[in-house]
Amino acid sequence: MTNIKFGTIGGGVMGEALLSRLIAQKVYLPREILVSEPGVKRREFLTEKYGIGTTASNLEVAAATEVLFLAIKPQVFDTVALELAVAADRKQGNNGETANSQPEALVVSILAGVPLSKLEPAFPGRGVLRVMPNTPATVGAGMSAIAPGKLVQPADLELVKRIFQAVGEVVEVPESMLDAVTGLSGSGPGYVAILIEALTDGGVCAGLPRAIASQLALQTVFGTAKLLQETGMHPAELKDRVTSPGGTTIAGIAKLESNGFRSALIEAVKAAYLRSQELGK
Ligand SMILES: NC(=O)C1=CN([C@@H]2O[C@H](COP(=O)(O)OP(=O)(O)OC[C@H]3O[C@@H](n4cnc5c(N)ncnc54)[C@H](OP(=O)(O)O)[C@@H]3O)[C@@H](O)[C@H]2O)C=CC1
Ligand SMILES: O=C(O)[C@@H]1CCC=N1
Repeated sequence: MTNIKFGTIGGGVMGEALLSRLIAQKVYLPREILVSEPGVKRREFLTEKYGIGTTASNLEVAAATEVLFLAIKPQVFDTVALELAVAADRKQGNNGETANSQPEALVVSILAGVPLSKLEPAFPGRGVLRVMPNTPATVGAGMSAIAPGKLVQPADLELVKRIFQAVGEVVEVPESMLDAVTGLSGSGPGYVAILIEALTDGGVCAGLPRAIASQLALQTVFGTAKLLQETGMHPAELKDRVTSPGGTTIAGIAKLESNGFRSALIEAVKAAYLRSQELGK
């Protein structure tokens, strides 16, 4: 009997973000985690850092685990699905069992774009969920949106919600919203990181040492998000409160507006949403 509860195909950035937090939160023991990765150096790194099992074989993970996570790039999905299907056919020919994983194993895909209409046929008869998490999951401040497929039972959905609640907030959405979710919260940490970097550069430009500018930028973004989250205040109200008549903030905001700051962010989310749609084709 296997004791693998969290098997992941692809142990890159997001796979590691999830498993590191799930181990830290004691949702899974390291020995309950198995990750397949093509790179030997990457496998050694993951095993040494987290004490988890690693393998070069996707089939080994798929056959061993209770919950199968897909954390490969969308562009690799067809290859991996074919690999699992060929192995399943071969095993079915041999002894009539389903080979591409434990028969009841749930499949959780975090792939951008790839729709349930492609995922479900790759795992016939099995519950498949799509989840779009984000990298702040690493520190328990993630945002994950879950869209369950047709065969997912209520208890399975609860299980997957509990897993992602251990790495941050969770919202359930219809699959039709997942590309938009990807454009906003999936890709969002990239936009916010650039915002923080640019604010820091602005501070340096105005004469601050970089270390101090960096601390100010980071805490200002963090504090503003915390203030809005804890009070429920509308962002426009906070902006109005900071903006003294004829003062500094409105001078800064006027520059942001004349440089298209808002529309740049709106366009960024829209471009990422459209790219997510493309990746699913
Ligand atoms: N990064 C993020 O912020 C988020 C990513 N996602 C989704 O997560 C998925 C993974 O993204 P991310 O972690 O950033 O990407 P990474 O490239 O960091 O991770 C993917 C991993 O899969 C490995 N891999 C490549 N081919 C195979 C294969 N045939 N079998 C098994 N493993 C393979 C890669 O190895 P190698 O590098 O050697 O090719 C790599 O380590 C994507 O589908 C993405 O859409 C979702 C939400 C947020
Ligand atoms: O850039 C990407 O495609 C992935 C999906 C969301 C965040 N990173």
